[in-house]
Amino acid sequence: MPPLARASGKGMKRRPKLDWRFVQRFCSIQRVLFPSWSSQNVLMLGTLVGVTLTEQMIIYQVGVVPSQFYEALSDKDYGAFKNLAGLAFLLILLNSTLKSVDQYICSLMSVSWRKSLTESLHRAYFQGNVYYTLNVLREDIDNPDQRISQDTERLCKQMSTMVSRLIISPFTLVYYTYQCFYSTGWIGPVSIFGYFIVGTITNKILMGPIVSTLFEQEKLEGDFRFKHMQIRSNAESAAFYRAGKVEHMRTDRRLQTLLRCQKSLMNKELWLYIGVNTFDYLGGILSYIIISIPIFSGVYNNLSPGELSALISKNAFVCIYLISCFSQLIDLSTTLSDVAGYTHRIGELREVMDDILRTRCDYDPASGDSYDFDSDKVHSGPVDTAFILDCVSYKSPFSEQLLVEELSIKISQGSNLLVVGNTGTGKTSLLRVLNRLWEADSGYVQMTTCFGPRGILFLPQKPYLTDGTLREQVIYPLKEIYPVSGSVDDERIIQYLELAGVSSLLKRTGGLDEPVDWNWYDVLSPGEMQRLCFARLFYLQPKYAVLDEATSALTEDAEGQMYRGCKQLGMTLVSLGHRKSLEKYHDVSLKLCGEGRWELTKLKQE
Ligand SMILES: Nc1ncnc2c1ncn2[C@@H]1O[C@H](COP(=O)(O)OP(=O)(O)OP(=O)(O)O)[C@@H](O)[C@H]1O
Repeated sequence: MPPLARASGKGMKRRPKLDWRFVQRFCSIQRVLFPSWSSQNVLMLGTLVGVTLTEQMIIYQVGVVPSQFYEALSDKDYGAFKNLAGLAFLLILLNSTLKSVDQYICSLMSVSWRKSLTESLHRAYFQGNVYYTLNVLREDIDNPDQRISQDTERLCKQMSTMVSRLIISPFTLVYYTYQCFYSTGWIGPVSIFGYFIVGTITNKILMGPIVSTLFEQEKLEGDFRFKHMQIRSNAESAAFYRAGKVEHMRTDRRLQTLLRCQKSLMNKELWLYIGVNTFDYLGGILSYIIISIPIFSGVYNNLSPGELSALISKNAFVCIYLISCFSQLIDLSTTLSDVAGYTHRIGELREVMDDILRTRCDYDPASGDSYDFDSDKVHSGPVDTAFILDCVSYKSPFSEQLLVEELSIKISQGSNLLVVGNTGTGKTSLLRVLNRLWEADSGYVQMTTCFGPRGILFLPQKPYLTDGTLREQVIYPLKEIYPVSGSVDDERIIQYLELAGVSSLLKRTGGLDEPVDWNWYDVLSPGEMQRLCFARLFYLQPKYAVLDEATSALTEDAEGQMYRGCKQLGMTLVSLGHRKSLEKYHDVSLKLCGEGRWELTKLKQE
């Protein structure tokens, strides 16, 4: 099934909410961001606490300055007024500097969190064949690429906007509650706490539907982007079909679905915004209502008008600040609903990846990986054998269609195997089973030789070209130049490009290491791509080469040239193909006949 179908897969069975599952997922992400007490993120958080605490102390001083201004102005004390103006200027300068440092640290933390979280997701994604299983075989997760790139970035950004407000809240709440109690008695803190509780409950109710809609919107955003990516990578094929109109319609359809969801999200957010704004403005009035109580009950009757204005100003600041601390927490509900949506998407991805890794029987968490190409681990078993299959049966995923039943075969050095059969009989699937991309339903499969230059190499049906220079194409999937015999020289690469018939690429690229600004898929013909893959094979020189219709775009002559090259280099071949001409390069033929049946015959060499 194509990945696009997966992109809009069945989705979550449970609607993501602000619930216990969210808390669990959030905590597990925090463990990635803060792995130890000495981690860089903890240090940055510590600095942020210091900066915001100092900022709060200065804010308090700035807040009480107006009440001192009232006193100085009503007493017409010019000297006190001058000193106050100087102090106010200094405090404001300090405050704005600290606020900017605070924002700067938050941005740095957001980048640092993104790095930690994305790297951790990458570790799981590229472990074993998780990226394959996730993109091809799992129906329960949409757009893993978007979750790793965009959702992670947004989660980290939103969390960083929350963090400085959250870490300072306990201190400011305790301090201003005390100040409020000192100025207004119990009535002030009790009314403000009551106001906060009502605000929180209301917002929790209004936030409920937003989290799941945001989750849905992100999924549709991924589907829309995927459609554009599909057109980008298949632009030529679509153009040959003159498919502009139909692709336009299909892409627009995805856009409409996305926009509908976005509108529904906005409708739900409207109520939340109304709630948040109402509480913000109510907070402004509440402070005066609180102060009015002792004034009207005659507590301050003995004060002069100047002293009363100074007291009202100071009390108003304390109450307003305490209310604003609570209002800020209520305001955070909009950010929190975003954080919850992204947390669910990333948390779900992490869980599915863990699940894939757990169920992979050849994954060894202690060693990290036993699967990848550059693994040094050589599987135990006879070195002259590549694969042993004993009574192996396999089906295609998501269907009960039996492809092969009880196949027993040993693939040994020097015995070249040709796999033939009608379309869809399971030839490529046999390679998937050999490569452990699919698990066999029953029987025993063993790969007795390692992957890599001295082991086994697969050439898939669709040539895979990476990004990078010509050298990187030839040595792929090696991470760096691999010393086969002493140091690898350019001559070897050039020699194998010639043997594969693509030495002209050297001229086109301007050299082995010249960076190219084109997409290899757009500029090479299918035949050239297949030849380049053979140059890769010649360079890596595995003992066993598994070729899935690797010469389908070449003429019989060119095919012969490639096969002779492989034989010259001592490779044992396992080939899949339809052409009769392939038989002369093989010793045994395995014919897949459909419905599980198969036939093994010896081929006569001319
Ligand atoms: N990822 C997948 N999910 C579900 N079904 C799949 C998947 N990959 C392959 N199949 C199905 O498994 C069956 C065997 O596919 P396979 O690719 O092995 O065929 P094949 O014999 O190699 O055909 P061809 O000669 O066309 O390459 C087909 O019916 C195919 O649709």
